[in-house]
Amino acid sequence: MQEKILILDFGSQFTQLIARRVRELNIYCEIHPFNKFPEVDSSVKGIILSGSPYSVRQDDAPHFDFKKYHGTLPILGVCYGAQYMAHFHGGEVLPSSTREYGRANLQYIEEHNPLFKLITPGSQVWMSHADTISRIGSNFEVIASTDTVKVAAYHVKGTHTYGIQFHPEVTHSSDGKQLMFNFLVDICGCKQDWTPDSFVETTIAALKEKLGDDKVVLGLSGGVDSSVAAVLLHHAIGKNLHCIFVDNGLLRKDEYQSVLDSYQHMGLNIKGIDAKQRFYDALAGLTDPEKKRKAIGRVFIEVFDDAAHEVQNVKWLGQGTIYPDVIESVSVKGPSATIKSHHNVGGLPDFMKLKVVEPLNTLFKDEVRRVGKALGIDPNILGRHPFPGPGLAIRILGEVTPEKVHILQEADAIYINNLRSADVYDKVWQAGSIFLPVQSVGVMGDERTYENVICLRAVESLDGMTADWCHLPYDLLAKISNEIINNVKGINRVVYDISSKPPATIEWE
Ligand SMILES: Nc1ncnc2c1ncn2[C@@H]1O[C@H](COP(=O)(O)OP(=O)(O)OP(=O)(O)O)[C@@H](O)[C@H]1O
Ligand SMILES: O=c1[nH]c(=O)c2[nH+]cn([C@@H]3O[C@H](COP(=O)(O)O)[C@@H](O)[C@H]3O)c2[nH]1
Ligand SMILES: NC(=O)CC[C@H](N)C(=O)O
Ligand SMILES: [Mg+2]
Repeated sequence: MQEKILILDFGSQFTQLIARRVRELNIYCEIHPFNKFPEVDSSVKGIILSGSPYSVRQDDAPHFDFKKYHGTLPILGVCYGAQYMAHFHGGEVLPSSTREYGRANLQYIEEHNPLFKLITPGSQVWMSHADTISRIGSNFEVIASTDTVKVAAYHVKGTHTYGIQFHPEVTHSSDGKQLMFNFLVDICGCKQDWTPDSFVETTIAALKEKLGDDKVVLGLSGGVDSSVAAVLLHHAIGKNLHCIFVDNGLLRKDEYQSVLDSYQHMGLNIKGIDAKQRFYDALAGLTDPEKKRKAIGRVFIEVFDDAAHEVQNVKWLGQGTIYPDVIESVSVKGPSATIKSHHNVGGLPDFMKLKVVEPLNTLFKDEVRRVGKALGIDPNILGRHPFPGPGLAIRILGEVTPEKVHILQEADAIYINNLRSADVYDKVWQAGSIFLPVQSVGVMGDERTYENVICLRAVESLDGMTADWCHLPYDLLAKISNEIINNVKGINRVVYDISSKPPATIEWE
């Protein structure tokens, strides 16, 4: 059985970071909302309680029955998690006189405590709290303090329960990784055997067991997630995997053929479906971004359904869903307002009688890439920037027409090729061009022009949840702008998007 750490999410902005830190130590972990905590079996080696935007003193503060595990399993409470155990276990949490946000130093450390092995006084930590633990229960001992926070860390005597006021998961806590190691390896006894190779091995075995001789249809997009999912499934069920790559008429220039070719080289059983006209017909006249997304989602399903009927007796639909998609849909904040309807989320309509298999739904994007590497997948596929299923349709503001798609494809190809030849492509997390529905006046060869604008976007990000715009070199931007304006008919102006996410999103629609 795969040993694991459970992370109980009280809604902190840093919960995903805790998971990443655990996994970086080759230890498998899962995040669960505090109100949907699963049964704990012998595979669970320890529990981490996250921080929270709530105060333990609020009436609607999130609760968790920690006495059930206290004393039997190692527990580490972070910030709210630490405050929670202190407050409801004989201590008290009060609002602190000043909010503490940012760097601090642990002036006192109980050096013999295993949680602080190899960590010495002066160690920098990251604080983010408005409440403070003012009193601890009689069986608690303080094991670290800063100048202003006496209870920066505590231990409950005779148990493996710990609380820390600071955030070891944030890289500004300079010994955060060591502290996580101390807790996970020394205190919980985790073996650190969760590696890409072990993931590949256990996942293929599990898929074989689950799918037997059943047939699976998988939508392949040329993207990282579906490619890795396809190769895993291919190892597990071979010819019973039927891949479908849909040309929705919204792909990048020449992408359809080049992606098909590269998959055929990999030995995958793949069928390309030209559904361009179906997508264009469904998009005709639509200008509202959500209506466009919904129309695309609908046609995708129709095309998949037709394809599934062609391959007879299909039982499963394979999907490249990854962990952030799953976490977002079960977030403790409840169903958050729909910002964008992703084309592949939301379940299948009733008429598709298929079960869903998602081999990557426990992995983050960078882990998917590492698994892909362990599977020997072409680095060109693994290094590709994310590209949304609705494709260029959400990068053409307003109505989509084949003419606009063509213009955008040409401009985008110039942009991306230049990023590659300048060795910038791999440093950027995602880049793309946007066709703006505005015309502006220009002058070319002494003649007045009145044409459209292309906007270039490039962002740095870890997981797409937040992003910063990239500071691309001016001379590179100048070269791209010139090439686009000189070569793409219909464009006389190029601009660069300097907005971060939030408040802007990566895609414009
Ligand atoms: N043109 C397409 N043909 C077939 N399936 C597609 C197509 N576009 C998207 N999909 C399906 O939708 C899923 C979600 O798309 P998404 O863009 O999130 O993932 P991806 O394309 O695999 O990876 P990446 O995030 O790197 O682009 C894909 O895994 C794939 O199953
Ligand atoms: O498969 C997808 N289907 C979609 O409908 C979709 N919408 C956005 N994206 C991608 O998600 C990331 C975050 O995008 P936003 O900042 O625009 O929300 C970025 O990487 C976007 O490209 C999508 N991917
Ligand atoms: N980061 C946190 O978990 C904060 C906990 C609590 N809301 C506080 O302000 O102290
Ligand atoms: Mg994609």
